[in-house]
Amino acid sequence: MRPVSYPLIAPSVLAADFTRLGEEVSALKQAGADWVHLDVMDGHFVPNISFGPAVVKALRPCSDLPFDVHLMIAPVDPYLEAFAQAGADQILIHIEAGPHTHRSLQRIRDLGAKPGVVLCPATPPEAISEVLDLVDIILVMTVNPGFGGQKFLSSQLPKIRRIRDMITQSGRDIRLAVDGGIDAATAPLAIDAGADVLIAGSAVYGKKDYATAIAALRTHVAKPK
Ligand SMILES: O=C(CO)[C@H](O)[C@H](O)COP(=O)(O)O
Ligand SMILES: [Co+2]
Repeated sequence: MRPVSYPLIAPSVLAADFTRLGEEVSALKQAGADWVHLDVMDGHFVPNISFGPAVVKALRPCSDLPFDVHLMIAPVDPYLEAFAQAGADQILIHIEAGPHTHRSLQRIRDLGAKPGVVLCPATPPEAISEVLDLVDIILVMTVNPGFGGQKFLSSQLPKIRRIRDMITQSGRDIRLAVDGGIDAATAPLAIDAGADVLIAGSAVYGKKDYATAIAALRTHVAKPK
């Protein structure tokens, strides 16, 4: 049984107009979004630099939606407290960022945020088997992390299916999110594979009407298993 029968939608502000970031975040709730996805990049773990905890903190008053903070940084430990204090509700770290993912996930929980683990396209599903009991969210990257606007990698669909089975077997309430190249055409593929959260940058902020763009991502209902 899937934990939710509809996908949650988490627009990525990476694709927003940075000159009006506060307004761009404020607009999401009215448009029907469920979470705000914030991509943090360090120019080291990924070949791009975005923003840090000061920007998350500045945006916090702009929305009461959960802030889903995707850390594409290494190391993660020195920055977890800063992101929790900035108002992150959910902090997601890459299994590849290491070296002590198990401890880092426990630390996120201790800081009062929901812990999540992320897998790059080259990482097999089994890489997260020993941290399933620590996470509330699993995020499968459907592009190589670092940039918005890339093409969805359909090679990741078997991994999404496998992780959905792992979640079912665990008996835990864990969201399964997909991130990268999600639009109205690829969303149904991810949903049928078992995803229940769609992260979308260009497919929301690249459109004029955010409510219509979000509704277009939600039209597909998961095929019964
Ligand atoms: O984590 C990310 C990139 O590393 C972004 O969340 C992702 O790329 C969203 O952008 P788009 O929907 O345009 O692909
Ligand atoms: Co992301």
